[in-house]
Amino acid sequence: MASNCSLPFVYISGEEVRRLVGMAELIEEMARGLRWVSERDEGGVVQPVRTVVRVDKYCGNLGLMPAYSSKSDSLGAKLVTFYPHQIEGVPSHQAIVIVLDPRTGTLQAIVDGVEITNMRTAAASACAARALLQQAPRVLCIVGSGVQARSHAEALRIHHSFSEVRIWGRSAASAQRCADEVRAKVSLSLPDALRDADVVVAVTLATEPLIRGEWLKTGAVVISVGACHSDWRELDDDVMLNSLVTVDSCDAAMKESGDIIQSGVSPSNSQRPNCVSCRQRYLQKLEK
Ligand SMILES: NC(=O)C1=CN([C@@H]2O[C@H](COP(=O)(O)OP(=O)(O)OC[C@H]3O[C@@H](n4cnc5c(N)ncnc54)[C@H](O)[C@@H]3O)[C@@H](O)[C@H]2O)C=CC1
Ligand SMILES: O=C([O-])C1=[NH+]CCC1
Repeated sequence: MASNCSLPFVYISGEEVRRLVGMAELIEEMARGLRWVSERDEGGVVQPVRTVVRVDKYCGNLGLMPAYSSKSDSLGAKLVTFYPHQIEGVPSHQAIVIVLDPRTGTLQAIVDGVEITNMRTAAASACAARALLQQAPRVLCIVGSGVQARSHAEALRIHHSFSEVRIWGRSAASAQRCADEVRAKVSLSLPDALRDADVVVAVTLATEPLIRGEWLKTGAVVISVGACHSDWRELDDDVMLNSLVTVDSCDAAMKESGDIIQSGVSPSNSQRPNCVSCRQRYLQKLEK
């Protein structure tokens, strides 16, 4: 662990995070954490919907994400910035995590949050895929070719053996680089990339719908990771209105998910089962 002896807390770098945490074990930790969150009061997690400070002058966002878990007795917060129009060479998402002693509130560690964000997001998606897939998937399609595309290619392969992994990116060169890194195939057209895919991961910074319902296989599991801002979209209304929509937090989804807010799908007006009605099934599957 990288620590500075003159400081009363440790600093843990991204490299150290990567060395200390494996994706397979993180997926199990995420499943445990998601179960606690879904159990509400019984789960003992206090996690308000994050506050997002808009930095409109620079088209940026700062998210403040505090949480306490009584079951793991852990207290901390993540600070994350997301700047969709980032300048070349600067990551679009940057973060730090602070870990506090829950008994006293004393700072124990500052952890680089970039690697945690990359890994945790993909681990949560892997839990969702495991819980929601009805049968063994064959084709994975990743829409986007950035940091999350890479971590999702790793995480989703932990529990599923895909015979084909496809990457689509709006820049063919970036999609090719990503595909080479994660041993996948590039698709130059999005409809071709989506054709017959059993699992679709949407990990772009798009602000308009990219993925159309008519391009999806019936029964596909679509994991919506981008569009985490009320103004952003990745999925069209056809996808949203003809799907069973499952979310980790209704409150957060109703505040932050552009696809849910703008399509009008909500826990109160959805014609389809939503997170409340599938919660039990989801919890049971997370137990697996
Ligand atoms: N739900 C969550 O907990 C998290 C969500 N995210 C979101 O996931 C998405 C991907 O994040 P990263 O991979 O870290 O970002 P990144 O900056 O590494 O990659 C973004 C990708 O989106 C593509 N892109 C940008 N605009 C596009 C457009 N209009 N159409 C198609 N593709 C476009 C870029 O070419 C790039 O391939 C972002 O929306 C991010 O905010 C990221 C971390 C956590
Ligand atoms: O949870 C997270 O780290 C993020 N959500 C949206 C962008 C980054």
